[in-house]
Amino acid sequence: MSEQNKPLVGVIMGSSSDWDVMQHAVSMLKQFGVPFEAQVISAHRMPDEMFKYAETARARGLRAIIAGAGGAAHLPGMVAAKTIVPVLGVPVPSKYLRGEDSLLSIVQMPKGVPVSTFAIGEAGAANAALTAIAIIATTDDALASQLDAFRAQQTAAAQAMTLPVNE
Ligand SMILES: Nc1c(C(=O)O)ncn1[C@@H]1O[C@H](COP(=O)(O)O)[C@@H](O)[C@H]1O
Repeated sequence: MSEQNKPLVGVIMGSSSDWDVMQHAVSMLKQFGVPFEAQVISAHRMPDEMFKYAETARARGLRAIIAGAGGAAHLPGMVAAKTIVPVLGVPVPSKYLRGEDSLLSIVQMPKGVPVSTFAIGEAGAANAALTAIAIIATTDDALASQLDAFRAQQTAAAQAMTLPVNE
């Protein structure tokens, strides 16, 4: 892999069943042309692989790790325990508790081992990607300009919104 295409963001999730939500992080990274890698890694089901992934993340050049998981969502916290690469946690909606369990499992980290925690579901996944992009943009002016343009587009779309009451 050339230096240019080396992944800068790791997108990991506890199960392939998380993809419906986590694909929104991936499509945002694609939209901005940020090189990424995506794979299933589970702290519960594949702890050795999870440790190896986290331990090698920084040396492999990752600038941020987006970790999505549902239910007893220990993946983001456990990855954060093994790396100083910023971990962005995405609570995936769960079958029985609608993701409130995922959210609380991710957000309530002990002082000293942070996980930046996002909203439950699709918006959280997309915003985690935007934050990863913003982290990289601190040292990449072209990417910062892309982010500015993205925000400007959103502003224009909001300004153009109309309500049926005014029609
Ligand atoms: N929370 C975790 C972890 C982990 O935190 O290590 N590994 C899998 N899972 C979650 O289990 C849910 C159900 O997974 P399955 O659909 O595979 O049974 C998923 O949302 C996954 O993120």
